[in-house]
Amino acid sequence: MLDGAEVAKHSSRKSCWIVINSKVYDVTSFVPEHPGGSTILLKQAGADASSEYAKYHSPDVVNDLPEGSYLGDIDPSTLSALNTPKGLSRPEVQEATAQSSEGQVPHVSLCVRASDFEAAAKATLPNKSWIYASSSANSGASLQGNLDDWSRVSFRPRVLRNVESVEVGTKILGNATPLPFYVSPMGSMGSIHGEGEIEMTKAIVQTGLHGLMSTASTKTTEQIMETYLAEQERRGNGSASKLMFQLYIPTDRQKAIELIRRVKKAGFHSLWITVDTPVLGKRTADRYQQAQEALDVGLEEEEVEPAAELEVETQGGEAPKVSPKIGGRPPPGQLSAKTTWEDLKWIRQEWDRPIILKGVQCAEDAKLAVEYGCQGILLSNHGGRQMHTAPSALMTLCEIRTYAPEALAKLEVFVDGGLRDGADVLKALCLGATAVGVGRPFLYAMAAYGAKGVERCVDVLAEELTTAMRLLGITSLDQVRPELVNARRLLNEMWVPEQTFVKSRL
Ligand code: HEM
Ligand SMILES: Cc1cc2nc3c(=O)[nH]c(=O)nc-3n(C[C@H](O)[C@H](O)[C@H](O)COP(=O)(O)O)c2cc1C
Repeated sequence: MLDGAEVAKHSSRKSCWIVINSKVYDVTSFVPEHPGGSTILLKQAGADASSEYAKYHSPDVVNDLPEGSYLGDIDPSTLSALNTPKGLSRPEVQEATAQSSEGQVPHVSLCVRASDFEAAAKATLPNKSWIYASSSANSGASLQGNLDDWSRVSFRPRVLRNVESVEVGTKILGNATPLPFYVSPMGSMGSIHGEGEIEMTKAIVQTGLHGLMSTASTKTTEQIMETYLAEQERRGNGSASKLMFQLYIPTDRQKAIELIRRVKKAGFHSLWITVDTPVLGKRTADRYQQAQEALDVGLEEEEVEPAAELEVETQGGEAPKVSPKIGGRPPPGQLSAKTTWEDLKWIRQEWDRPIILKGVQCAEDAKLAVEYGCQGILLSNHGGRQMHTAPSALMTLCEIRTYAPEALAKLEVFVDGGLRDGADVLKALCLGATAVGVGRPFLYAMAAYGAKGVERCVDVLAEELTTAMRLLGITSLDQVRPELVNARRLLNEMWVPEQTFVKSRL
């Protein structure tokens, strides 16, 4: 047992101990490596970091610390001798990071469009959590492109058809779903809602939608599945929803295999491997926030030496010696910059259920997904959080329709990014998509109103979808077809092989 007073002495960059869930860890060597930045750890030096940690990580993430980091358990009678996390004693800092200044949360009935949940979340969330959820890469161009491109496809409605009753159900990977959209995976939900993934899982079962759970969840795989099963049972196992798992492939092969086995044992239905994240994108708003937070508590982040950035390339993705905060490099242990198509072979040996690649952004990779025996691809730029000026999912869908149409026949093709109107779902379906993933609107709805908010957001999107089907002149999703939309504006901007000097695999 370690004494709180002893732990409190280790409160600097030179020697940094923290307490997580009653266990004491020496994180000195890990501080400059921490992908969430060193400040957040240094603020907790010599203190109990459990509640802050729970906002971002599941209980088992501490196991990724270097061997020997665990020093022992804290003597519970000495907890009061621990340090107070830095910054918390200063009321102005607390205020700045605790609550945004946007004001009152509107009544949920005032959320009549999916985008209305954004303002509600901003009014609810601590500023730091708001930044985490809303931020995007670099200038924000990818995020904006996602939002804009939905409006750049228009409908070609057919009139004078009997559209009195419409059927919006379809299938995703062979499983019935009441609506052609699902909940996208989002990490660190604990920073958005006290019960994070638990609340989202309840909403998923309640609405009958399928939902993806992130590797970077703040609850363990098993906790999430237990919630799902309990909620299903409570509802007489009548919900169509299935839980699917989003995989960030851990760097360490053995750890990756163990994770996949756990996910399989827990009973997740399919594996959605995120392939657009060899390194984390540059999340600009997070960077400003981290820098400001560091300055506020007098813990200036160390400068990044240019050589350190170079090392990322020369070492083929190994973490550089000097940490450039979050972004631009593979977080040790969690993401691998070395993963290739060949890795799908050993993953396939471990996983005999559907595999979907999340983050495909061009026709060549859609073709490769077919070659490598995947069941589906998710056209996505990670909600604009990874590549700067990445193509929107709709743009990639048009490209695949044009240059790799066989992929559309052989794979289930999903799209996500910027969907804020149920009517727009129809456009993706007309162009050949199976279903659409929805991220931030559900996260924002949960932030402001919990599971009830997510249900409301689903209702909002469903109402727009059914209305649009009637106005388009169709009564079931079997009737979607390309002639019902005009995608000319996207096609005009589409990449064309002859215009480039690239000898591609197409
Ligand atoms: C001590 C063991 C810890 C390990 C092994 C660890 C590991 C990681 C990793 C791998 C990431 C990047 C991937 C991700 O977003 O999940 C990350 C991000 C982050 N971590 Fe930690 N962490 C630890 C402790 C903490 C603690 C104590 C806190 C809070 C006090 C914290 C706060 C954060 C934050 C805010 C991010 C950024 C999340 C984002 O923007 O995506 N971490 N950490
Ligand atoms: C706060 C947040 C966290 C996310 N975390 C993950 C993640 O852990 N894994 C992943 O594959 N995608 C993650 N994404 C990307 C989403 O799965 C999805 O691709 C994106 O949010 C869709 O765009 P939208 O938010 O505009 O709907 C995250 C997105 C957000 C907004």
